[in-house]
Amino acid sequence: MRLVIKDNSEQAAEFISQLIKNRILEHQKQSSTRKFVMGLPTGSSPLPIYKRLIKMVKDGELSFKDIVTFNMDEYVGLDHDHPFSYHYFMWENFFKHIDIQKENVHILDGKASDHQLECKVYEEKILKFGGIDLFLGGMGVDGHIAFNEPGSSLASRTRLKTLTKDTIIVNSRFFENISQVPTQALTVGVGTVMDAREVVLIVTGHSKATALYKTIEEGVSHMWTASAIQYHKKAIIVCDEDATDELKVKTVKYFKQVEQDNQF
Ligand SMILES: N[C@@H]1[C@@H](O)[C@H](O)[C@@H](COP(=O)(O)O)O[C@@H]1O
Repeated sequence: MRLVIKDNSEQAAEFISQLIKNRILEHQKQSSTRKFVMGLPTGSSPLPIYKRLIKMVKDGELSFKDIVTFNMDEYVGLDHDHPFSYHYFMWENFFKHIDIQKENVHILDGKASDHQLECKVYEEKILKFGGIDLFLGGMGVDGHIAFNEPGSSLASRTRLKTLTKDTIIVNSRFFENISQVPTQALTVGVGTVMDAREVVLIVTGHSKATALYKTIEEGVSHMWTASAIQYHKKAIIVCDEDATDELKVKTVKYFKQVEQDNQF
């Protein structure tokens, strides 16, 4: 696993947006008939990445015309145009500003009458597109990835999850009051993320320091589901200095040295 430590969240976002651009351009150069498939997160951490990708598209450096996306999760019970739904978040903050084709955007339907079927079909669609090339993710303060709350199976697939009290409290900042926060979500599983060819996580801010420490310096645990990426063949965590607050000094020094030795 690579740990890339940047001075601040903007630099972390810059690193990831360049990496995404490079991966897309490399894929296009290979003139593969298969479309590049991305997994995408919501949350505040990826916003500066989306801002940069939008600029790249506007500047003609990048196109999403042939890119397929699958979002990580969606709240149960919210309409697509509900201002707190992840559908709304993604269209407002990213999709409506780029040249992506609507039919290439996939987001779980939190209003589906049959959750199990919705999740099964989602997994099938990912397979139909040849799997996910790059799964971009964030991390919850409790180390969750997507909405895989502590205690989730590390082999889990897309399914319905009940949110923890911690997540409801943390995510209530996006709602007018805590009673509006849905208590359940549809989410890709840890196994779904792990199947991606590459996983890139953005982890910024002091509030993520314990989660980052558990993910990197402690063992793989279903209580910190992001720690499953220790088993991934090609995973990169990009963080800022604040998120390293709970890491050992020698861990930070080591990963910085690794990046210095491998300037690529
Ligand atoms: N389901 C999302 C996660 O995918 C996201 O990683 C997390 C962190 O969000 P933020 O980046 O705002 O801290 O929030 C939610 O719980």
